[in-house]
Amino acid sequence: MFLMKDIVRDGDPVLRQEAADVTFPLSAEDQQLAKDLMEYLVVSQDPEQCKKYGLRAGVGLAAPQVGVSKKMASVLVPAPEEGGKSPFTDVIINPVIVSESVQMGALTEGEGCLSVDRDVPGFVPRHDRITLRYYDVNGEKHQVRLKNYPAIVCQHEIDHMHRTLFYDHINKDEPFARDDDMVMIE
Ligand SMILES: Cc1nc(NNC(=O)[C@H](CC2CCCC2)CN(O)CO)c(F)c(N2CCN3CCOC[C@@H]3C2)n1
Ligand code: NI
Repeated sequence: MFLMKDIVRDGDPVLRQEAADVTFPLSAEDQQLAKDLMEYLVVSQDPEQCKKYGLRAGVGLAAPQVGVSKKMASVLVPAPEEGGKSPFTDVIINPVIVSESVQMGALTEGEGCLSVDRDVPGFVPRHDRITLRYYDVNGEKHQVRLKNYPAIVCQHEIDHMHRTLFYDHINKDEPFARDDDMVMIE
């Protein structure tokens, strides 16, 4: 199981590397990595377990953040309300954004990152809607249309595979600048 000590922090070159494609069928090592990446999210989203293991809660975790420069990330977007269905939960492998809306969206709270131990205030403009193509751990190909929160999370994770961190997108001069048709996501 990953703990905070396993999470690579900003400044480590692995976070600024282009990650490698994952090959199928998954090696035993990659299968374990996928399990561990998802387990981190599940544990961190349980308040009791999160506290017990001293984790920072997460809704996504990319392989480069645990020092593995591969195109794999777990995403666990919580159900909007108790007992509801998660809008998107999977381990995305070799993800490609095949199309993206002109309209931008951003989390009203800004973003953070388990690999960045500081607050970086500001809106992180991303595409509000994307069509995402990826493979799951079984090598099955998926093509999904995501919007708002799940779309934001996936873009944050895919950034980690392409040497990008969330604050790279924040407007330096005006961190809270927003164009009038940007969707603000709670
Ligand atoms: C938005 C949010 N970001 C949390 N952390 N940051 C992360 O997930 C980073 C990735 C996210 C940052 C913005 C987009 C993607 C991790 N990253 O660096 C991976 O690359 C949260 F923890 C969180 N939630 C809300 C839902 N809650 C359900 C119950 O459990 C607690 C949980 C807390 N929402
Ligand atoms: Ni991150």
